[in-house]
Amino acid sequence: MDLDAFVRALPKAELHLHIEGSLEPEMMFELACRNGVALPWDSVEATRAAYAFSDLQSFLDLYYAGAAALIQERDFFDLAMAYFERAHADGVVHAELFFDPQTHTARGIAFETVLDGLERACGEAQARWGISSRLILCFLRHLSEEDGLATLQQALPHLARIHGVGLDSSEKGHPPSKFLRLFARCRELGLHIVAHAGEEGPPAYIVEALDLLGVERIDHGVRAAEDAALMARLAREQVALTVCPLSNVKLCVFQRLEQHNLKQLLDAGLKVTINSDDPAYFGGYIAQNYVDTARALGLSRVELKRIARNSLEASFVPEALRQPWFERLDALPV
Ligand SMILES: Nc1ncnc2[nH]cnc12
Ligand SMILES: [Zn+2]
Repeated sequence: MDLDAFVRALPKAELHLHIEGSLEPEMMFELACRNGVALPWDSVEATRAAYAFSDLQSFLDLYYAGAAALIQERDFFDLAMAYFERAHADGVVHAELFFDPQTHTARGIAFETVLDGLERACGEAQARWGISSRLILCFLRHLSEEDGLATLQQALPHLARIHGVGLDSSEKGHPPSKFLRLFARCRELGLHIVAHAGEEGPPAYIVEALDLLGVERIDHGVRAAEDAALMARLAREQVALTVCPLSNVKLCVFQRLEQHNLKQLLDAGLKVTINSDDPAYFGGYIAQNYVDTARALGLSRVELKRIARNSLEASFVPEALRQPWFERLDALPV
């Protein structure tokens, strides 16, 4: 079995995927056309050509511009179905999707329009491909804590459909400590908690996410490598890191994939997973992330299996429901 087939055969969970970041330019234009929305680019090719980023902010500016094409419930449904179809082809058995309601409510789209479309797709993906999924509401950290609290208020009637909360957008200058009260409230509500930390921000933001927000996983976390005590803690406590290698190269966190520290994190005993982040913008869905990283860093099939196992263990799915996935994983010869 070649590497690509092996990676696709691994039952895996995707734990770091912004659904708005799976909006391919073709669909962006289709939706913009059917909704009468003007885009800053005049063709699919010009849009792809604009995807040359120098850092996180240069990406976010385009990502928010592209999201303006999403208006109707069926747009969110179509977006998520296109993602699930690709995820299924990549061997994803379970996906925890981030969505950014503030990006849409700020444009006058109802919170329910976003949630209804995504949730309908989750049900359809389960029926069509047997993929299980969860929705994680992400707060935009460049906005105020008050704005986040107002968004949580809108989410309250729908908490049966929202599994957890996260923190994303511009990291530098917006530490987890800015959202102390918001996440305390989310914990009281029994929501699962994650946060982006240590993507561009310093290791201290990872410590804050753990100690002040009470996160169960760290999204990215690659800058933990700069702090030996934090590395030892992450290994000891087996806090999962949802690492996104192709994203990190596109956003210049690492200049080349060969320089990525994923293997260093893995060798230090951290619970590393591989994910795609914003695949439409970064040039690869989850299987591509596994394959390219394995080639660049010389990961063995045993290590790839470990990473897939980590993703299943770190998911927010009850233990009993994961059992069939572990059995399939164990049965896969290396
Ligand atoms: N990689 C990333 N970091 C922070 N916020 C994001 N929103 C979408 N992708 C993101
Ligand atoms: Zn992300």
